[in-house]
Amino acid sequence: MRIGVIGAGWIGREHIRRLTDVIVGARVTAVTDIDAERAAEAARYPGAAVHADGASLVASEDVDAVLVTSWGPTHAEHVLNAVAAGKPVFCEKPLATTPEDCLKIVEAERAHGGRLVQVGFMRRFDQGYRQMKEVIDAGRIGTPLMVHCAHRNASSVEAYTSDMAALDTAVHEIDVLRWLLDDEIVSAQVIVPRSTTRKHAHLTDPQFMLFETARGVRIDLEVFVNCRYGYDIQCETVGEDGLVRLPDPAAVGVRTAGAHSTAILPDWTGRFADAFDTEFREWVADLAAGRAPTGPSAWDGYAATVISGAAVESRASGRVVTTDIPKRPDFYAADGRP
Ligand SMILES: NC(=O)C1=CN([C@@H]2O[C@H](COP(=O)(O)OP(=O)(O)OC[C@H]3O[C@@H](n4cnc5c(N)ncnc54)[C@H](O)[C@@H]3O)[C@@H](O)[C@H]2O)C=CC1
Ligand SMILES: O=C1[C@@H](O)[C@H](O)[C@@H](O)[C@H](O)[C@H]1O
Repeated sequence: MRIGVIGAGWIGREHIRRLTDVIVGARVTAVTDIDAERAAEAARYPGAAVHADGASLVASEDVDAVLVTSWGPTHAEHVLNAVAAGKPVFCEKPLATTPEDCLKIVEAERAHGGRLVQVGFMRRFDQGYRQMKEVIDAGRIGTPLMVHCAHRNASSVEAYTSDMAALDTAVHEIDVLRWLLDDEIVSAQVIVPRSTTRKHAHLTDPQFMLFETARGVRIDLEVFVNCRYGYDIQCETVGEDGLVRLPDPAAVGVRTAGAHSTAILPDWTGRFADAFDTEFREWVADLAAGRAPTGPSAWDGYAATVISGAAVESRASGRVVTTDIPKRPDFYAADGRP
């Protein structure tokens, strides 16, 4: 598969490396970025052509599929161009920054007549989350009742805003829990506890987020992006007959100087490195086999944007905000999920 990459920033370059060095059956043939120097630099290693903009890259005969890793507000335009050209497109989260733009993509894809879009929610490809899903789906903990989660980053940059706690950070739990529980999130509420002093002055951190699903499962999520000690993702689903917990990443235990310790990873790149690899391996395998993508769909991208937006609205208003997401169209259900 010849892949064209739009956006050669942090994650764009990381995915170019992955598609070039790790994934069998794919190569990067085209790159573009609004920063031309950056595009040229990123294109050098895979020996890809540099394009002036996303439209010319999508139209290129040397591009079988498109990867969108530009800034969130630009995603919709590039994804819509790819769908109009009938080319498969993998879009990093978010699919689009407004529900309206997400629905435009959903409508364009339905008009095309088959799935083309996959959204970069990589946690569905993490072995720990996949094992949790197997346990839940097999009924081993009985009917799920509650989920307790924490999403902690060691620190956040100055450009990170309070809204990003929902839009950039909690959005991963929002997606993975809809998939894990096979249930829709119907409301969001944000409660703000005492603030840490270890943050930029403009930021509300930490935040408690409470979600309710259509079947009545309650989810509590602590988002704390300046926790200092490392990158820490926790998830525990409690059912009628037991519970299942996300494992911590494997790490050696060290016993010395009267203490036993295991290291905690510093950020999400290492924590989800294998998940990113699996995500792209399966995406490329689907494309190479001529199958529609089986990873997170445009509908999942739409739902995640609505739900994370509801959390932003709740923090501003102090109210519980309902999501009013319609029933998932059969078009998406028929394609299945990983
Ligand atoms: N799945 C995950 O865990 C993660 C996903 N992301 C997502 O990936 C996307 C990119 O994030 P980063 O790489 O961290 O940002 P970044 O700022 O490092 O890179 C974005 C790049 O896109 C370029 N760009 C912006 N608009 C463009 C356009 N219209 N056409 C071509 N290039 C354009 C910028 O010049 C920049 O080089 C974001 O949507 C972010 O939410 C980022 C980090 C982790
Ligand atoms: O996607 C990500 C970032 O954009 C976000 O800012 C971080 O909080 C998340 O942990 C990371 O997975």
